[in-house]
Amino acid sequence: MQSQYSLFADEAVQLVHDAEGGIRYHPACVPEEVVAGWFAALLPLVPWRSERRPMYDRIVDVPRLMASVALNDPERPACIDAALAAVQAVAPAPYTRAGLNLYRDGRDSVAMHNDRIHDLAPGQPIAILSLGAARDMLIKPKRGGSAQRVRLAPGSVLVMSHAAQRTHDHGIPKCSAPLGPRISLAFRVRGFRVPAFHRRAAESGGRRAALFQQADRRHQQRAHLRPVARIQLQQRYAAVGGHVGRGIRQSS
Ligand SMILES: O=C(O)CCC(=O)C(=O)O
Ligand SMILES: [Fe+2]
Repeated sequence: MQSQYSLFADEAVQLVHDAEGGIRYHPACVPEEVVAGWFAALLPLVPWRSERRPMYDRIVDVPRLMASVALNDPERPACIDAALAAVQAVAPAPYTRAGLNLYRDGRDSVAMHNDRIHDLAPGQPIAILSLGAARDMLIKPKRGGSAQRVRLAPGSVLVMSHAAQRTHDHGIPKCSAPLGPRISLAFRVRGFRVPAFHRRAAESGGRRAALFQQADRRHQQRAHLRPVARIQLQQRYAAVGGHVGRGIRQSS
């Protein structure tokens, strides 16, 4: 069945090429007055949370508010389903979660990063629907070279491949001009890569399957604890005058 939103889908702009669809921008997937309604509904409804992250030897506020909605949560706002339908029209995938970002004004941002892919299903896209004020996104090859700048208009969908997370960074830079708030809805397919050993164990049934489930649960727990563990690691390295990785990755 054709989605009502595919009627609005404009010509896509291909920004990055790869075997999984690269990175492409669909400028007008949902009419502006419709996304304005979704924005007004989500802003007061969503339990926005602020986060703090280690930045070298300091702990700093993440400059935006965040939330996350499971797409099978019976309590999810109705417009999440409508937004999902719009995204499915241009980037069909078995999405499981929407990550929400609220940029309160031009001072809010997200640093250049790639989305963490360890718990995203390989080969599946990440699709970002924009509501509210238009913001620029920078997309930069990891191997070096200049960044592309794309303005994410309200009602647009930016689709990034899983593969592109290994080759490119993206971010929303701060903007000095006075700007209203923006919400982005990032639809993702969570489902971590099952190591072959565990897959075989699960398929074999019985005791080995139980072991697999145990390993799966441990993985989920570790994923939950990871930010805390990382802060501790970062602090330990800071104490000896170094830092972990190259700065902080902010994502998902
Ligand atoms: O707000 C956006 O458009 C980008 C958000 C993003 O990169 C993320 O949530 O990982
Ligand atoms: Fe991201």
